[in-house]
Amino acid sequence: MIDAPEKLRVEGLSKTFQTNRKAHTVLRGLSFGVAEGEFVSLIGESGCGKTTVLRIVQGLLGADAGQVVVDGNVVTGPGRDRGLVFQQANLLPWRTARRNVEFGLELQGLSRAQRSARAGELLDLVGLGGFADHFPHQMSGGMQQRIGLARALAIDPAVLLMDEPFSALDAQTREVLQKELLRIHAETRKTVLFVTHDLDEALYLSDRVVILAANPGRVKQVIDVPFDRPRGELTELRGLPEFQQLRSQVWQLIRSTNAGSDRVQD
Ligand SMILES: Nc1ncnc2c1ncn2[C@@H]1O[C@H](COP(=O)(O)OP(=O)(O)OP(=O)(O)O)[C@@H](O)[C@H]1O
Repeated sequence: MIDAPEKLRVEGLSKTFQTNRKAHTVLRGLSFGVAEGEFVSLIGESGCGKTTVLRIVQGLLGADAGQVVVDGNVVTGPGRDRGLVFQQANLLPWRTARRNVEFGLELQGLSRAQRSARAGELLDLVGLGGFADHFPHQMSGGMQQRIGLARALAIDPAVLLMDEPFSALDAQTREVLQKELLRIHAETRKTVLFVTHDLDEALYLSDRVVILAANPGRVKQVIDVPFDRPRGELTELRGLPEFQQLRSQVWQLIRSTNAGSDRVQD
């Protein structure tokens, strides 16, 4: 765990959905914290409630019990202190890369020149400085995800929320973007809450991994990832006996939690 003050606190979250007159308790008493600058991943089988947690943290969904606290403030709705990156970048197709990144800045009272300069810095940060005037249809899926990340960072959020941001990409692009995210995290020192099905991805990127148990979703165990930063290639890390040992430990935990699941990638 990083030795820094807590930036995000998820405390005692419970959530039950009513469907067809049946109650489905998805989360029960789920708690964890993320320290300032820390990268924490949530991992667990499909349906254990990872996205539900993220939507509650985002402020788009209310919890039945519990609360989310960001920088000491209880979350009561969506806010600029939380930036979001989803599986699909969902860029505005009629806007260039620069204008997509500027989108979040338009309500902040910045001048056009200030917005443009800030978007330019962020496009440089995500490695797309030369593509500012390209439209989404002129860019690959990986490039679009980079723009999505730049757009989320543009508002300088206290916490960056990422819901399986690389899962729709091919394996090679995914590895490139994972490495890029490590670099961007090192440069920005953002606090990140990241949802993934991919165990290697979680261990490669994170300082800690929160393993969720399903039905109802709750914290099974929190694992510290002991590898020094900056981290090299994932393939190098995979070769280390310590990595293999940790991976197998986490895998056993997930399996014991979710017998029968096939959604967490081994
Ligand atoms: N609005 C809703 N109404 C009813 N049920 C819902 C709603 N949203 C989510 N659920 C149910 O809550 C459970 C948890 O869903 P959630 O998407 O949070 O899981 P997840 O762990 O993110 O899954 P995945 O890994 O497949 O994305 C699922 O059984 C889902 O069907």
